[in-house]
Amino acid sequence: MSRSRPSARVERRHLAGLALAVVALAAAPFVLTSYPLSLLTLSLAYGLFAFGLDLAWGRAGVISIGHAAFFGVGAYGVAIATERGIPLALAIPVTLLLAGALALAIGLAGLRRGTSPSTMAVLTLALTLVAEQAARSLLSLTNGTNGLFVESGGIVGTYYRTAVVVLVAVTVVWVVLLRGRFGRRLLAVRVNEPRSEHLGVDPRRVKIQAFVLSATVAALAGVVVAPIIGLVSPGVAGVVMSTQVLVFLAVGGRGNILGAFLGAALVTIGQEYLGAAIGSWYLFVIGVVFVLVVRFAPGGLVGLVTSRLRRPVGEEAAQGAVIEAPAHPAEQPAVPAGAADGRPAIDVRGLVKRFGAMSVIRGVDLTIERGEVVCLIGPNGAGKTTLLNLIAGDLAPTGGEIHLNGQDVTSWTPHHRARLGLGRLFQTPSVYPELTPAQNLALAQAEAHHPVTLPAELARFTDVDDMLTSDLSLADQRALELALVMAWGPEIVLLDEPAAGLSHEDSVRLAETLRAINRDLGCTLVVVEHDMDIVRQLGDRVVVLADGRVLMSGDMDEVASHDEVRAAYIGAV
Ligand SMILES: Nc1ncnc2c1ncn2[C@@H]1O[C@H](COP(=O)(O)OP(=O)(O)OP(=O)(O)O)[C@@H](O)[C@H]1O
Repeated sequence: MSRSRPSARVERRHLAGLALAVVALAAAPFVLTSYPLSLLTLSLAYGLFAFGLDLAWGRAGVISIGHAAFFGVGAYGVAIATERGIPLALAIPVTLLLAGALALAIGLAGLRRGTSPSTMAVLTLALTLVAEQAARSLLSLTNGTNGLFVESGGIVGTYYRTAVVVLVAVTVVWVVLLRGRFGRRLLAVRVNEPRSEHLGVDPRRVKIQAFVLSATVAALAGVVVAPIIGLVSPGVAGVVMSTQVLVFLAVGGRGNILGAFLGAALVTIGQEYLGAAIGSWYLFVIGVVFVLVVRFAPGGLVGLVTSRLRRPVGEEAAQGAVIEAPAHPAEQPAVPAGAADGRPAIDVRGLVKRFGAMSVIRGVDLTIERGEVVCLIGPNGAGKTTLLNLIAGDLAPTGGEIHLNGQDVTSWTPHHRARLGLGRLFQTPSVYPELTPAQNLALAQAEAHHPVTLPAELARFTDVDDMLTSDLSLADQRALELALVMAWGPEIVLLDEPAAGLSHEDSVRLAETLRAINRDLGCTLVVVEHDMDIVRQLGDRVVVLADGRVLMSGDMDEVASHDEVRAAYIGAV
């Protein structure tokens, strides 16, 4: 079943593509006359700009509709330095740092937890408007609307070579980053942010890093473009340029280097030739092309071509990231570290959750010892999922405290809680659907809290890399979700109706696997479950939740014979 891993194939293909592109670029000055070569030079600079935007939009899903502000910082940096005789060796790093710092400030403000994705769109739009206006108004620095001239002699030789060298250097740095932890996390967050967060990855941090990198590359493109265009004027940082780069990327295709450069080259060269023929109607043509691409080819031209070619599974989503499990998984200790110190795994005190006027959790006190298997039962709407969400950090409580392993985590984010060893399974399996099962496991293992040897029932996914996870049956997706959470090595696992939708045989097998996980790996399990056969098979202790309160706690027989439970839960027990 297992051939070479998709990520390894992607890597080989990328290296071959890179080598081919370098040869083609090296040959260009010998086969092209000066005008096409200068157009190619401009296309490379714009392609670099589009690639910069792709790092935010295509790779991290962070939309920026004002990226020309960063491009403008680069272009004006070179223009002002040239005007004032400041050495470029000093001006360029300062310019890139400035763009990075600006992006960091925008990212910190716009990617705060709980803010909507449109916040970044609004902030970046404001930034490009301010940048363009600043370039118009700061006459002593920018020469206003007249702009600044940059020495552009020798464009055909010098600037083409400069553009190619910068381009190759950026690509090499990018490939190195993509092969490492950053590339893997970027992929994980893009494909399934909540799952990644529950594997301890901080999505906000990853997105801010991508945005800063993206702005720095855009500024570098501005540095490269300044001598090519010769005149740096306010439009270079403005809203039209910001829109143009969005068009480059939409036309070429997001999520791969080729798309950015192809889009930039097609639009730039088209503008040059078509613009000469039809004048400003060219903008109308661009607008129509943009709408058509967004409507009929959301993956751009590269996406259109690759969707027609049958590509090995997992490659599209992996986008060159190397997803491999660590080579030397250590054995999981039978009892997790720190288990003997006597602190409960979970300690919830006076927990309250209200949604508006509706009280869903009304003062829950619950202590779960390490190594326990606790089944949480109760009628529909009792607040079981809400309680798991509160413990996992997916919801903030209205009142009360939550302690994990003795630590007060009430105000902690899900990824901070995950790092204490808290694993989470959802009612609908939360996996990486665009990746293969083997890649899913490898992603989890690479983030491992404790490296684990998986039970055979779960280890069967390790070699499944010839199909996408989205093609697995529901039972297998549930098993894979459990496998990936367990491969990550949690100490405490919250499971929300893990047997829902499974056949009786699959449910019994699941209960046996959970028992084995508890026995062999020492994991504490908290299981919300409606299937009373599974509850009987699983639970050391059953906790009954009704109307947002703990009604009682005990073994299954005690709970089943309790009158209040029967009243709250008629017929189910
Ligand atoms: N984000 C939310 N906003 C508003 N109300 C919510 C929200 N989440 C849950 N609720 C409400 O809280 C109540 C408890 O929901 P919850 O999903 O926790 O119950 P449950 O015990 O898990 O039920 P079930 O067994 O049906 O899954 C329900 O009335 C639900 O509509």
